[in-house]
Amino acid sequence: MPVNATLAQVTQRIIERSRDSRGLYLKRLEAQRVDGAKRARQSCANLAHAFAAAPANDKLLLREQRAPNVAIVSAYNDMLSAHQPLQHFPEIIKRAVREAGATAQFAGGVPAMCDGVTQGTAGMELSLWSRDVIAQATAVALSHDVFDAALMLGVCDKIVPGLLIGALTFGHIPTIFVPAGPMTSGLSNDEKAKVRQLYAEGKVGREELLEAEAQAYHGAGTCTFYGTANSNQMLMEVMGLHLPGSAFINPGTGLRDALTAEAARRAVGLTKLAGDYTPIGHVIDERAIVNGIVGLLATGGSTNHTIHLVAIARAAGVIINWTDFSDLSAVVPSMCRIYPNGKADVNHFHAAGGLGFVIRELLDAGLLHEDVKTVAKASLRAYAQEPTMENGALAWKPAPARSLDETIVRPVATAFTPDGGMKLMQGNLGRAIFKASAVKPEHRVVEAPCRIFHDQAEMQAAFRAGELDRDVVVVVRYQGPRANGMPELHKLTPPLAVLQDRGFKVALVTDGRMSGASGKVPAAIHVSPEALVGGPLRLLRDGDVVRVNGDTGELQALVNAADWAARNAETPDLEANSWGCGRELFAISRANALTAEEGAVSWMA
Ligand SMILES: O=C(O)[C@H](O)[C@@H](O)[C@H](O)[C@H](O)COP(=O)(O)O
Ligand code: SF4
Repeated sequence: MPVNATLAQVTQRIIERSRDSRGLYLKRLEAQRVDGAKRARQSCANLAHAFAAAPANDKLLLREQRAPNVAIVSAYNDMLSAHQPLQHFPEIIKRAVREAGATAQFAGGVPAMCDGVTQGTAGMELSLWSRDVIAQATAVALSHDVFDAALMLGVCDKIVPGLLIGALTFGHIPTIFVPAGPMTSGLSNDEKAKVRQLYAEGKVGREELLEAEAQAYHGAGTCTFYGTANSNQMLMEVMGLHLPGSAFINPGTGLRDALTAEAARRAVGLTKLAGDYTPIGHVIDERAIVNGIVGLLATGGSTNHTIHLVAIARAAGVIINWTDFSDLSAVVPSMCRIYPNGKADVNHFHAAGGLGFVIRELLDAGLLHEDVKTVAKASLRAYAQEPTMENGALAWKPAPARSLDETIVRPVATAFTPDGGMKLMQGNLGRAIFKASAVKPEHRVVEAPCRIFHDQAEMQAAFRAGELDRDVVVVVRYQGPRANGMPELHKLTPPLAVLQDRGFKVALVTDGRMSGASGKVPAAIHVSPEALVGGPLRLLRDGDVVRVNGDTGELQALVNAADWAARNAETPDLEANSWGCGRELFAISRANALTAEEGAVSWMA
């Protein structure tokens, strides 16, 4: 199937724009490749240190340098329900690698933050930077440089982007991502959101709220809404870095463990020593990045990937921007309705046909690049399958020929909407992102006087005091990367949703972020340039009428041009955001951050 004309055009535009940076990246990749085992380049002392504590049979293999050595980089901790199952993965991996005649070493752990635990707290102001810390920690783990392949164990928001960015600086190493899978379904996300709104209105107490939350988030595995963590899983499938269909298999099942073991064996098989050399820097190229954007749009994935995917692409020498997302959104249909874009969760989505169905549909419609490198040692067509156990052994079968629930996932031909529901907003307030797929059509256009806040807690206090019970555009500014680390302002969703349910026209405009789980309320987010660095958002005054038009993409302060041009603004005191909860340690990240549209990258000189 020839690829869609817009897909081809956007891909070619990205290839042209990235010619120099991608050329340099590939040159550096080649400079790091070696024939044979990586260890051959190490001095005896370096090598001896690397296997000093290895078990005897591994030590012999490591010393002889004939068998591949696989790095395990893990984001296990007990704080993220999605990462807790990773605790036992290294044992499964080492056993499988040994059976394949090779060795595996736990190369290093990386930190992982649960955005659900830090949502609305000072910790959330470290969240974005944790992505780059994870990238650096991944590089530290791989810097031992005795590895022929790598397995990345991580799931959640900043962790997969960080692991991938780090792994791409070792682009010569074949790398596979190994997920833990979603927790089983508990209280529905919709029911959970309803209890939150009742709590925001003071109609239920903390006990009822905590009970609802505990029933929603009840066990090990990824939270079941389609937020950034589960958008990461989709990306790892559509960019060819998972074994096909690994994304949404629940932890603690035989199939999950079989997939983990098979990923270990496959990593051995992708090395130069084994003959099928497939370095990650060749898997992640311009077409893989475009496939990632298409997958994000078709499934209604997290707005955070209009930042993280930009940073990931940059790590591979590929330069993308929000116009690429917007142009692709115009031709990629919305095929899924998974919370917050609908009532279903990822378990229901998987049961209805899941990513295998979506990928096959998009391939058949020419909306994905099929001829790409993947860790499946096959084209992207291999990802139109799903894993299963046959007679106790792992096998793959074609994804369902049709959707098993068209309220959750539909074919391209009868998609929910013909476009991907990710709108680029533009106007005299800057450029921003608007996720239309999570907002009912009747709520997508708001024109109202604005009320300005410099802190999300101030907004919640004003709501509780009844000061927002009207048509209002709530502006929360000085929330950009350089101001305070660009936190997610997801705690504002319940009060804004209450106002919307009361019949008011409400919208949010911020240079901060929202959660991938945010929906229902129209929001122009990631406003760039941010207020702190002179972005026009800083010129707004309480009462100015602001137009947020999620259909046309207009983000406009309706202030006459002469008045607007004559305005200036004082920068508020942000000292309170510079310390406490470790924020002192991230001053350099804030000071160095690129814009949201450039991936809010903090590692580049
Ligand atoms: O981008 C995301 O998907 C969010 O960061 C998500 O990981 C976060 O945990 C939300 O806060 C969860 O939603 P609730 O806060 O509604 O539980
Ligand atoms: S999905 Fe979000 S809330 Fe759930 S474990 Fe991951 S980071 Fe935490």
